[in-house]
Amino acid sequence: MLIVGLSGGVATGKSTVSNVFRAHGVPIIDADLVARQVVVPGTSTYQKLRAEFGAEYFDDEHGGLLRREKLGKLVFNDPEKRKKLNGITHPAIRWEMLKQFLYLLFTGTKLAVFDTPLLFEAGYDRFIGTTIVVWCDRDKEIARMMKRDNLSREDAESRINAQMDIEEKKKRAKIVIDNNGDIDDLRDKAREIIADLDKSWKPYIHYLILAVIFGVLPLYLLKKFR
Ligand SMILES: Nc1ncnc2c1ncn2[C@@H]1O[C@H](COP(=O)(O)OP(=O)(O)OP(=O)(O)O)[C@@H](O)[C@H]1O
Repeated sequence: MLIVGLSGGVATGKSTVSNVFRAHGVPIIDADLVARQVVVPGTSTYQKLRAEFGAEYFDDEHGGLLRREKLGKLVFNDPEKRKKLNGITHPAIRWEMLKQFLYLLFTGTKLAVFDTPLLFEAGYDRFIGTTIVVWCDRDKEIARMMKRDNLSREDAESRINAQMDIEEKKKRAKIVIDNNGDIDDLRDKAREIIADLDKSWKPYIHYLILAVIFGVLPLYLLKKFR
């Protein structure tokens, strides 16, 4: 299976690109979505968060849902609390993503997208076949974020500053998408990339390696040691 890691800056167009992949039938492992799923009421991660941070971070009038913004504000300004939050949520997120990856692997999926803003920060890019970074000029990034999330310029800038420098991400990526044009332009670029990836031989090479590991090698060892 060819896994494509998709990343970029905040509001630079990652979701727009991953939606084009989805529309082409490519499965998406969405780290943001997984991060939301692992903290729904009833999960063990939810219980741990509640025990650690207290009831004030949960909306008990609406099913006990985690108050993400409130907790986000707390950990943004407190590295110790952020460490605690990551220590609780990250293992659950990694485990869920691994389950989704194994499911796709064993159901014979040829191409899948791993959509995560922290592709490079978390070092996932080292294990991934191809990486895509979507970027746009800082002014556009700020304007799109302010419009979509109803943020002040200051808040938008501090969100960008909290992430790895986009120039560093562009350097590390195999494919770089310039999203300074209009949104249809972006979708066209994504479609061109999908067409190129569809021609890739990498998934077949991976399957060949897996066939050798799980098929031919055990047979060889059985014959040798019997
Ligand atoms: N080329 C473009 N022209 C105008 N608006 C755009 C363009 N590309 C994306 N947008 C808009 O900018 C916003 C952010 O885009 P999108 O959600 O795809 O980014 P993202 O990188 O996934 O964001 P996040 O970092 O929050 O996950 C959306 O409202 C989207 O419609």
